[in-house]
Amino acid sequence: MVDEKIIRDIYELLENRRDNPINSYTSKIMKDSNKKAEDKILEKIGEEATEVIIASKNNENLVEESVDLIFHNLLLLVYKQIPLDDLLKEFEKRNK
Ligand SMILES: N=c1c2ncn([C@@H]3O[C@H](COP(=O)(O)OP(=O)(O)OP(=O)(O)O)[C@@H](O)[C@H]3O)c2ncn1[C@@H]1O[C@H](COP(=O)(O)O)[C@@H](O)[C@H]1O
Repeated sequence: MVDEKIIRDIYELLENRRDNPINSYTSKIMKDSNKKAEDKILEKIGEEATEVIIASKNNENLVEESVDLIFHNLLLLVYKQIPLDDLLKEFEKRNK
């Protein structure tokens, strides 16, 4: 059973990639301090959302494409310096 701590581990890794850039995909996409970086991430979210729709209609790769979409949304939150706990608290608030 995989523990959901993986999400926090990835989030913290992405925060490290943002603050201590290396030669990697996520550091590169976040490195531009201007709007360009945000637009690039948003473009990927749009692409990945489309890939989720196609995967669902085709009944294939839905898990992989969902991870790509969720990953890029987490990358956006990290880039916008939104703490993971803000996301988790919002889920908790809605969990009636
Ligand atoms: N979970 C991911 C993850 N998911 C997807 N991606 C990258 O996101 C990019 C775009 O994903 P796509 O599926 O769109 O890949 P693509 O090449 O465009 O191909 P298509 O699927 O669009 O045809 C690819 O380069 C993937 O490698 C990810 N890159 C990183 N992570 C995590 O983030 C950590 C830090 O990543 P790096 O800083 O790049 O080492 C890694 O250790 C992982 O835990």
